[in-house]
Amino acid sequence: MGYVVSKSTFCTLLTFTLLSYFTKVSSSHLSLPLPPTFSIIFLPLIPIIAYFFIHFISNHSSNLPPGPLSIPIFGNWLQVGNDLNHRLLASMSQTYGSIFLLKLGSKNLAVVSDPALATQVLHNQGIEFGSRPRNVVFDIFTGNGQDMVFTIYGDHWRKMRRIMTLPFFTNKVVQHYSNMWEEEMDQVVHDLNKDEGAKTEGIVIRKRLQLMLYNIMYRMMFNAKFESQEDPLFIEATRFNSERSRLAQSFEYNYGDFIPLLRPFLRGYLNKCRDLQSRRLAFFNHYFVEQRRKIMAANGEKHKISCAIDHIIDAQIKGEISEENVLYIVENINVAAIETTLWSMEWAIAELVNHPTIQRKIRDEISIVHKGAPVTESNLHELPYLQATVKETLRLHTPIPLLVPHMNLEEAKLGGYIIPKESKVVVNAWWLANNPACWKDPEEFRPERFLDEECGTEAVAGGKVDFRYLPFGMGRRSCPGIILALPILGLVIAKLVSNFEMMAPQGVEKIDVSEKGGQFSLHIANHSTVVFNPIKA
Ligand code: HEM
Repeated sequence: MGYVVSKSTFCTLLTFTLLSYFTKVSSSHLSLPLPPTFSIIFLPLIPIIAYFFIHFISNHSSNLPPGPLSIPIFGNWLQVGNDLNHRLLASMSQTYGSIFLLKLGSKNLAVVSDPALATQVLHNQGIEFGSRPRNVVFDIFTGNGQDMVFTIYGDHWRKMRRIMTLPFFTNKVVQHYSNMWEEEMDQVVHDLNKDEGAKTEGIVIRKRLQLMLYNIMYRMMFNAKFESQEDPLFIEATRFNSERSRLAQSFEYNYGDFIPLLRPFLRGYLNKCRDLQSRRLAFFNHYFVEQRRKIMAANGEKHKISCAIDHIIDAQIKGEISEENVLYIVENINVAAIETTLWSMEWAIAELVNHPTIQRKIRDEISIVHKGAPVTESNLHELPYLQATVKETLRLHTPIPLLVPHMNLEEAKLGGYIIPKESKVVVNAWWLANNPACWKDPEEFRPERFLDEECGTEAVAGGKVDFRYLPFGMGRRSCPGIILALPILGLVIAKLVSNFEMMAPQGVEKIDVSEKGGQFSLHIANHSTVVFNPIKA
């Protein structure tokens, strides 16, 4: 703030100096040969020229990262627009370099676009850049940081992450639940086999996979499941979550977030968010959390812990977290776990339909390695081509292309530049994984690249980290759900490919894989209709 005030004061002083100089010059008898129109045209421009001059000088002297010149109040917002997606930011990095700074109204956005700087943000300087930026809408959806995903780096985050790890993010959890996952997936295969439409004109597979993923996550969380896509509770849960995503991901509220003066105009939008959030949390509480509390209470002091939320409630009973924190953990899992994994499945299926040879290779690998035995979580590691297909999907179609934004609570240094305190810092993970300078033919869907060319490219390979490939982030704020998401994705693809030949509907040459993004997300623009042709045993 001090920097902004001194800059504008300096700017005003310079303007007055220039103005008085020109006034003196034009009124003196020794006047310079200035045409009379000069003062009419030039004088009003002086403040603007002075501003840009000062801006240029001060940016250089304070060593901020490069970036386009910004104007007062709006910063660069009018130039760059609302939709600062991964592709636009990647193209700007070609002009301004691997770190650049945008001013969005009163806020700073630092964009990092190369692996070495990503290492700094996520790993070496992981503590400095380990917070999350606040924003008017997320403040509502997180109860001002009572959750884990969007809270600042500190004691609250550490406690929440520790409490969530035991019931959600360990190998033991994976082993405990993998049979249940497979049961839910086998049910999908069974339903597709029964569905005549799926074999002829095809179906929008997202809907069935959505039910499967909700059931996987709700069985892990609450020991509860939805009966069908028509189950009223399922309809309500998906409606609440998609409305929450729509409101949080929209670019509509940027103006009020960037320019505090305009915030009063956002009142209607924020009230809509508040209303949705209170009804949504009440829904989670009434139908799911309270049910578990009753079961636990009925079992007395020595209650048996039989699902994830029981662990979380137990931590609350011990006084480690509040009742609100319990609900925000449920909210975080609904947001972070389900849609991200679902988008990845949709992309994988669409790419497999468009690449029948890759489908065949996966099928062959499974039958050669497992010789008719089923693919299970415990033997997935014997299928490298299948795993490479999952990785390739997340490389080409990174579901959270800019990661969840990071933030530095205090002024920090990065790549030799100063990052002002409380800047939003995004790592363009999509560009790291799709930059032609780092990857051969990055626009091609080619799982082989993970086996042949870039041998050893792993999100985490024996402690070796490749910072070109970060679909789950890296370091302290990286995605703990990777331990669930990768096997779930591998198993679903294995089951679908070994039971069906997945094809585009008749008359459609290729499935449309165009993308649609939001503030954070990247998903397929049109949910694919796919024909599931059963493979005869
Ligand atoms: C394909 C599926 C998924 C993808 C691509 C994905 C990606 C990500 C990314 C990019 C981040 C932010 C990393 C950063 O800020 O540096 C993140 C954070 C997170 N993810 Fe995931 N995720 C997936 C699935 C899941 C699942 C299944 C769960 C839980 C069951 C989960 C829980 C979380 C949580 C709790 C965080 C916040 C971590 C923190 O702030 O400390 N994610 N995820």
